[in-house]
Amino acid sequence: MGSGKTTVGKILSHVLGYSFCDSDTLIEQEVNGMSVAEIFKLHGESFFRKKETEVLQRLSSKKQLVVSTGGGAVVRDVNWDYMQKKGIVVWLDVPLEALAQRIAAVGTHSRPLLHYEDGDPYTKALKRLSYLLEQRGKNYAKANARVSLEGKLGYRDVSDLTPTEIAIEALEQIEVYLKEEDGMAIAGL
Ligand SMILES: Nc1ncnc2c1ncn2[C@@H]1O[C@H](COP(=O)(O)OP(=O)(O)O)[C@@H](O)[C@H]1O
Ligand SMILES: O=C(O)C1=C[C@@H](OP(=O)(O)O)[C@@H](O)[C@H](O)C1
Ligand SMILES: [Mg+2]
Repeated sequence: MGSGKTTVGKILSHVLGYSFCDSDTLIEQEVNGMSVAEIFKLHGESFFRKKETEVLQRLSSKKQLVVSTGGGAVVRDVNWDYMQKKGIVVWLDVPLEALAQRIAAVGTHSRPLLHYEDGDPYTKALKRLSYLLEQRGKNYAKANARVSLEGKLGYRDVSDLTPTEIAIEALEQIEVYLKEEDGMAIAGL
């Protein structure tokens, strides 16, 4: 949450000339225009996760599409089948401090898993994000490409890159992945 999936995904779709969709927005449309926060409150997280899987399944056969998922889409194994059926999954691996700063700046109301009624939003978000990363880290690592401090732009903190710079780096990392795939196919692996 806060890594820039929604923002960067839109830019990436423009650069590629692809369509764009955000799985959270599709879920909201499906559930009578309720917000993600309202869906969590009224129906619970497991209902939301079911809807998320349905949406990803529906999108999995489409081509020339950039999908920004929610940050929790990595948790269910079946989602990986859908995301990787035709797709390349990119992990925007942004340091937790930057995520918490962004979330605190926009407010936590739209992100129920980070929302607390009291306390300092930055500190609370940082703690919760760090817990989620512990839980989900292995799943994020299954991505085909990763934009991170370890990437080509490692000399600059990834949290200082603009969304457009992140989109460009994502494209470069996708290219690296595709070349590796090609190499493996040629080597018969
Ligand atoms: N590279 C970036 N640098 C600074 N702010 C960013 C960057 N990418 C996204 N943001 C801001 O962070 C917030 C969360 O971005 P968003 O795209 O909604 O993330 P996600 O979909 O991963 O939760 C938004 O306010 C957005 O404008
Ligand atoms: O990480 C998560 O579990 C979630 C991330 C959110 O999307 P963003 O990652 O776009 O904020 C949204 O799907 C929901 O609040 C749950
Ligand atoms: Mg988003």
